[in-house]
Amino acid sequence: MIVSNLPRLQSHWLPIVTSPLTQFFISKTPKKQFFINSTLLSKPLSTTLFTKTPEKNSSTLQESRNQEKFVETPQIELSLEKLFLPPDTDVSSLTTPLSSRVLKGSNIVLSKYASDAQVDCAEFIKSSVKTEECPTDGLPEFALVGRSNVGKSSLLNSLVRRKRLALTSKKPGKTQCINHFKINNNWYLVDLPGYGYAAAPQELRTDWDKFTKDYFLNRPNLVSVFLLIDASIPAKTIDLEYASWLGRNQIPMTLVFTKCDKRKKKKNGGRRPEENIQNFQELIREFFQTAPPWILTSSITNQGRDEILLHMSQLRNYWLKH
Ligand SMILES: Nc1nc2c(ncn2[C@@H]2O[C@H](COP(=O)(O)OP(=O)(O)OP(=O)(O)O)[C@@H](O)[C@H]2O)c(=O)[nH]1
Ligand SMILES: [Mg+2]
Repeated sequence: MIVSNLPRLQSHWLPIVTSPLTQFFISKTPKKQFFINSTLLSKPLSTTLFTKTPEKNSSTLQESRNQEKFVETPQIELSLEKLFLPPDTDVSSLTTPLSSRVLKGSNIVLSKYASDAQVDCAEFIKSSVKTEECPTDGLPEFALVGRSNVGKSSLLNSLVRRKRLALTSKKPGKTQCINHFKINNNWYLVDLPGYGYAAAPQELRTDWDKFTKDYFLNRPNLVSVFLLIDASIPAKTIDLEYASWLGRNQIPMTLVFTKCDKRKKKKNGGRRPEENIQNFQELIREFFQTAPPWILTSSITNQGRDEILLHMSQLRNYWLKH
């Protein structure tokens, strides 16, 4: 891979993978405990993951309104090493406590680069089957990737507050191309075909690998990949492999846990979403040196929507300025 093709912010915050999935040998540093809302400590993480997110009916996301989210930050006990500090975030110089800057339902600290997070307009631009066919205007973009049926197109619709901008389906394999959607005329959301669709013919699966991986490796304006993981089912090896592949290839990644609204035990192989999420994090920890950013979402309740947009805005603004 050509290093100069990578987004410039990567060296500051990239999760580093040190080994393939099968070999785990991270030496862990002693835990430095950090408490969110330090007056109310020690509630286990699992009890706070699903604190109800109030539905917002306005599409405006002013910086002043962002404070609203912090007031409701649940009492989560997290070690500093598990937080994601965006590039250029000097913890010692923050004017507000670090604890009040963690986005709800995530490990993501909000930086000074977070602004312009609202979506005013969104339009489909084009479908491409090769990286070379993708738009050439160089605007920053974020790619949604994950297993077939994990909810990529639904999340895109939730982010832009449209029901059918990206086409969704109960049947896996709906999205087949690299689909570019322009947001506010100045950045892109990219909907990708899913991987791991067992019923797809082998040649199609190989093609997926070829053309999406080529896109990840050769798209200089790709600010970050958002890897979607279904929180309603136990961790899948293929998802761990993709997280590992992205890390090994130094492609910036945010983990997005989807379908957090699905609570029925019997449908989840006996596990609740919070258990699946914690389990996935444990497995991820084995091969990442620093915690990748993660966030909980539901396209049904729109949980995590505003938070993802804020996170995207801080990554985008940093990328534009460096
Ligand atoms: N309960 C629940 N269902 C969801 C959520 N997100 C998506 N779904 C459902 O999951 C199914 C697949 O959603 P899509 O958005 O088409 O999934 P996709 O990842 O784009 O799938 P492919 O294009 O086939 O790769 C649809 O039936 C959605 O309604 C969610 O957050 N909660
Ligand atoms: Mg899709």
